[in-house]
Amino acid sequence: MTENHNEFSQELERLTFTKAYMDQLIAAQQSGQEELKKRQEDTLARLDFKDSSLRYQEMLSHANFMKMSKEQLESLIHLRKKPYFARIDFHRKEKPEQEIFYIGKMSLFDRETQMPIILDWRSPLANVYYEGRLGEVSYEAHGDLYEGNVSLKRQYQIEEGELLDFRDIDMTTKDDLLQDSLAQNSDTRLTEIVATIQEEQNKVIRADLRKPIIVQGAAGSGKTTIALHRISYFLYTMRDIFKPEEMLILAPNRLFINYIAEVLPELGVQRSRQSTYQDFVKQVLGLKWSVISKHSMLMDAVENGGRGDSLWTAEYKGSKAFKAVLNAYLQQIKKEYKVEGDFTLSGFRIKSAKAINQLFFDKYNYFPYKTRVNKIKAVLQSELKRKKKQILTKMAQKYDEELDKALYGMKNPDKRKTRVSYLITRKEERLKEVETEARYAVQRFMKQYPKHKLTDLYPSLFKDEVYTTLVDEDSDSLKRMRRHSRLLFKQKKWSEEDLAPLLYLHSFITGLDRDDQAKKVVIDEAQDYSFMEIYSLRRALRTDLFTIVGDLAQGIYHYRGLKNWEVLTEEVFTTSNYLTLQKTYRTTIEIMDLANDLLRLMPDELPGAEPVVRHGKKPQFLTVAEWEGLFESLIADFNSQGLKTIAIVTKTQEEAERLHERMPAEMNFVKMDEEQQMGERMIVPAYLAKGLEFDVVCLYANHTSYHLNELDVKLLYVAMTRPLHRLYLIGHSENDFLLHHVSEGLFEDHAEAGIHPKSE
Ligand SMILES: Nc1ncnc2c1ncn2[C@@H]1O[C@H](COP(=O)(O)OP(=O)(O)OP(=O)(O)O)[C@@H](O)[C@H]1O
Repeated sequence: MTENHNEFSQELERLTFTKAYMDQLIAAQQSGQEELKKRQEDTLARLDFKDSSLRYQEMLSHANFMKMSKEQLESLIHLRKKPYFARIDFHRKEKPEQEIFYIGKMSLFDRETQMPIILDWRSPLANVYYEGRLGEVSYEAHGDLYEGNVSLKRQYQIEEGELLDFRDIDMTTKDDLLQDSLAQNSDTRLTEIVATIQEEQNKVIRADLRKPIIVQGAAGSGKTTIALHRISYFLYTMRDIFKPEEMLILAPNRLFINYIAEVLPELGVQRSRQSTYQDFVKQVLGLKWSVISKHSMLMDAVENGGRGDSLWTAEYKGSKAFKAVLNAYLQQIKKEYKVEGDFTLSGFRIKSAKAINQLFFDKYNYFPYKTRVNKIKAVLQSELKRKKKQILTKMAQKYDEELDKALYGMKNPDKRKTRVSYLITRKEERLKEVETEARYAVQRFMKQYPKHKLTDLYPSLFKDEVYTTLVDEDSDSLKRMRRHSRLLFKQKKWSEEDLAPLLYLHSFITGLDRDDQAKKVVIDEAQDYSFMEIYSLRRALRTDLFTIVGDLAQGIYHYRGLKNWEVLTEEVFTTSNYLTLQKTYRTTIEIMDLANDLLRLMPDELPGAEPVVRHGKKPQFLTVAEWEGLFESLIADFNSQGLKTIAIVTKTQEEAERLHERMPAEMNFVKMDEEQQMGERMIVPAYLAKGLEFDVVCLYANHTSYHLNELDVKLLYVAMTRPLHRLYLIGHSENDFLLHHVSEGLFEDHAEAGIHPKSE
């Protein structure tokens, strides 16, 4: 007890010291800010319209400076509330004694001694906290291996700068901090988890940063969270090479971007670029036509089983077979860049056609066609400049020789005079002609290169006379696919499936602007991407630094999405690391048991999830009538238990709309669409709820029900894995949720459970 007491006061002392040190820094930063502000005002006062751009630059750099230190200041103030969350006592082999390190979200060094007051969670040494257990450990830093002994790992509960508690962890104790954190209720946004990152997650975060990584992770295993922590780790480790602006995070929809927005500053990656695949491609290609989203196609599949040829067309356009057609098309296009004639000036050869073609097809092979053409233009210009001088000299020499001949060789004075004057005039004319021709020669020569417009080139591919030259065999499906596509283009529309091939062609023909190049890419919910989408992205961005996370069991866009990860590991990222996350942190054992049981209904064996030990109520089935009677008291009950975020998840968009219309306004349920901000009470179709989480989820099937097919089972699985604490299934019969097919005892029927919420 006394020892504990002693330790607590020691820890208190340490925290007080850390905070006091931070206060000093904050005060210093604040006065620095004042100083900067004053300087900015001074510059502004001295500025007038005649000022040079230098003065503007000065202002700009002040502003940048202010921003930087303002950011630093803000994060310091924020950090002060919880300066660290863990400590390790570590004895490095070559050091005389053990050292104590406190681990937090950012590092802090004593300015005088340069000793760490707080160690950044991303630093090499902090890996020891996440990875090894107590005892002998090693870690790598800057290519060297360090060994040592960890004798203590301690976790702290600090809130608003006050130490509430601390606990030591060893081999036998379970991770209390994790348990506490999981038992908490959900916010409307994703949070950082630096204090409780688990070993398997840590492996993903710290996996070789120079290689692509593909992660299959069960629902709720922390894929999104971990992918974002990996960017944070990446930027920390590679801070001298990469800037946050060069990171691209691709999310499934805008709602999701919103959902992750809050965690980004916490991890120091707020300046990374976040987009959906559709928005990204539309922006970098400057596409004007509207795009029929894959969501609306999915809704069509859910509600009407997919009309006409749209699903097959979508699948085909995302496939390897279509890539082969695009490649053949590119071969045809490339041929148009072959020039026949030499580049000449006034009959003199400047560069042979063969040499020019060699530049295009060989030397500049790595570049997009347009860049190659520009490079050739530059080469021709410089060679012309060089050779023009020689040509002019040679020409002048020739006339001078002729002149000499006339002057000294011709006897007849009249004839000589005529000849000399002719030669002088001719020489002048010819030299002038060469000068004039030289001015336009390159331009004229370059005219023979095709100027392709992507938005014409791509639709042209679907003309029968073009397409049939690119495939070995035409088929009825292909004919229908082309017809379907042509119809769409006529209405000035793209389908989402056209974006990847457009990007692919663009990457060969024009290439991305420098500003659009991302150097590191994170793809979340990757199972919903088609092969072509990922392939073209990699081709266009010309980087291998991809972090790809997904869950095949949640592949609701089954007609177009990835069916396995091998297609990526074998054909797109051959050097990638493949890792799995099996434990699920989001939901309770009871909810996960039911969701996992559903996966048995799938034709393929799909990776299930292994819940970390946390129990809760069994999922409960209610009839629509019972639910309507109980609705308000249920909500009140959730409220009283602190279960704040509630989602009613429907199978279709239409069901969501119908329910929303009937919902009393005072219940404050918002029908979610892509553009909306996350709220606490939402009505949301399953496809849009993907990736999100809520304290309570009520699956609602009044006018729809889930059938025994791949899409429905996956939609149901996605919806069932969204809650943190409670799952309700509301329909007319249990079988609306395929519950007749699941093992016994995995859910409660209203009759067994008693329908009053208080008796839950
Ligand atoms: N180590 C951890 N400590 C605390 N919470 C964690 C940990 N790992 C994951 N979580 C929590 O588990 C939940 C699920 O995480 P996340 O949404 O990142 O999972 P996911 O694999 O992307 O899920 P899904 O595929 O179902 O959308 C989040 O609330 C996250 O904060």
